[in-house]
Amino acid sequence: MARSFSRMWLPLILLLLVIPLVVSTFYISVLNNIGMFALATLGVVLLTGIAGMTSFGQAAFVGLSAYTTAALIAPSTLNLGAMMGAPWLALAAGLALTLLFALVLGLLTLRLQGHYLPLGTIAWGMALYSLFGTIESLGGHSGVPDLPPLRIFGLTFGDGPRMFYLIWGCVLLAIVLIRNLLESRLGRAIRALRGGQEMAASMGVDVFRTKMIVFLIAAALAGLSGWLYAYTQRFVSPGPFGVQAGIDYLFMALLGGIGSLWGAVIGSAAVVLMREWLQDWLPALLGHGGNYESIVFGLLIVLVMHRWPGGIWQGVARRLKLRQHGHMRLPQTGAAVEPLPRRPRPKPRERILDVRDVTRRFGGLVANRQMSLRVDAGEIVAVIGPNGAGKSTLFNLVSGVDVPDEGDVLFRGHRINGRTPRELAARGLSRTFQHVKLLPEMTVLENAAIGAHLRGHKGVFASALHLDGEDEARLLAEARRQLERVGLGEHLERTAGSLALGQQRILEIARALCADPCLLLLDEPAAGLRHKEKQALAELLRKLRSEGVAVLLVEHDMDFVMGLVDRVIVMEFGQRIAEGRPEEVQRDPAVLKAYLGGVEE
Ligand SMILES: Nc1ncnc2c1ncn2[C@@H]1O[C@H](COP(=O)(O)OP(=O)(O)OP(=O)(O)O)[C@@H](O)[C@H]1O
Repeated sequence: MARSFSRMWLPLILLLLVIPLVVSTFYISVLNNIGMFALATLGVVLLTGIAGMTSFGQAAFVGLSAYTTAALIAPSTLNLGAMMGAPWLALAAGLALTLLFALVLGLLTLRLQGHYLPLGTIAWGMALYSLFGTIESLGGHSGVPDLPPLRIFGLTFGDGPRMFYLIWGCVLLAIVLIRNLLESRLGRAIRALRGGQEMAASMGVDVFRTKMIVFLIAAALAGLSGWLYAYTQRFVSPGPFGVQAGIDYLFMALLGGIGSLWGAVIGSAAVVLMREWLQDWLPALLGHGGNYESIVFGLLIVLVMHRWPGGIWQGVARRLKLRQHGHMRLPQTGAAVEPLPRRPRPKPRERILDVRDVTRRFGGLVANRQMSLRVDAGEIVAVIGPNGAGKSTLFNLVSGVDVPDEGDVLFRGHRINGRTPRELAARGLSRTFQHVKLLPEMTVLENAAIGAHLRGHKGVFASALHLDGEDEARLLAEARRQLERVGLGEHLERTAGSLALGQQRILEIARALCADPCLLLLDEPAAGLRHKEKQALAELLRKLRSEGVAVLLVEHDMDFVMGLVDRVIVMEFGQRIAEGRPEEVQRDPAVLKAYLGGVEE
């Protein structure tokens, strides 16, 4: 059994309480530095390691907040340091400015794919570094000296034990809040950003908004770190906030464990302590001074990354048998949880999907030419055809991934041309993928629960403060119900990546069912399955059909299709060449010629 994180908290808090009483002033100061770095690095872990967005701009955000604080409280600037509530004013101003710049940068780059975000953050880091150095009233490259110490609650915080408690209190609080967030509905969406954006959008996640939330949280952590920095160092200059420093934050996250929150603490500690020690030891060892620590430091990082690609924390967590993201909340059973509300059920035989004369061209190639099809409630329809016939194109047009050039796609009587996958998910259209799109490190239960994303409502603050208990309990209970419905009820706590392919495909169906769909779109659901797995899948689809779900599937496996579906549509060269019950289609001469040549009648 994985040992609970909570059992770590008490010893950890006791340790932190005792440390300032037993270590030297010098090491308290070093630990304060580590804590401030850890706060900003937590942002990098969340942004880069967990959500998959690379940023070199974290140091610039720290600097922006530190400079804002300095500009308000230093004697050489606005000199508000002695004013009542000055630290709170500085904190509010630092955070507000950091968040404002993050918002603008995020609006400019987060919608774009590829390297725009990393490049944007490099440009932002360079620009801010130059700006800090050129503003004369902020001391140019010499910086702003003589900041007053932090005074709050009638206490003065220097760089000693009190500041230590404040900084490490902030670090622990940030870890708890982010951990809570990651275990929530929004957290599952955040964790899906790295490698699962297309899937997340199809499950109703607002990908851009989720990215923006992560970007702002990372900037807020940097802002808090910058405020603490200004009061701890009592001097700010551009040096620690350039692009090089931005790279250092990434190093810290990588070294500690880019995917884990504790990695931020371990990485910061490793980098700060290594620097301290190397600066002392190397000149003594080599007999003369120089910047050798950078070289040794670089080599050490390469070595650690080679030995533990997941970072130091992953190695430690494995050894101590700790879970990477704390404890998953398990669903309650029975009547304790009120089921989620369901959308109005379609009437028996109601027309769910109606594709009318749809054409899609790619340059000169017509991938779909005046294709029509319909699927009613309680019906399974298959689209088949040889490679390149246009099945995937049709699937994309129906699922909102692509838009037809001509014709209409109607879902429950409403035209849905050009609607995004997210909008379609909200209307009750849910899908699986040709190449399974699961989050392999997340549990089966969490993967399924992503499908119920639109049926929960709690946001960032409720999730971070664990005020989403009821919402979350209902979502997880629904995920469990769907997993039991498809026969995966015994595997809730396993990671999705540890399931066999057949089970993974079934899990995708459970995830789609969590959205309470009227129409299930299945993209080659039998691909790669063994005979028994296909039988189990067919059984499940028959059960869903009997419950009134409409199913449209694209499939290559003839045996699977012919024994299961109500109607078959055969495509060739982007057109429908036949339609009918499986036994009719199998006898159709055009189909035999085009596609089923080898299949016995
Ligand atoms: N984005 C695109 N740009 C250009 N051509 C495309 C694009 N998508 C599909 N095509 C072309 O459209 C035709 C139909 O492709 P499609 O993938 O829809 O066929 P398919 O029936 O799904 O094939 P398969 O069974 O191999 O997946 C092919 O000739 C393909 O090369």
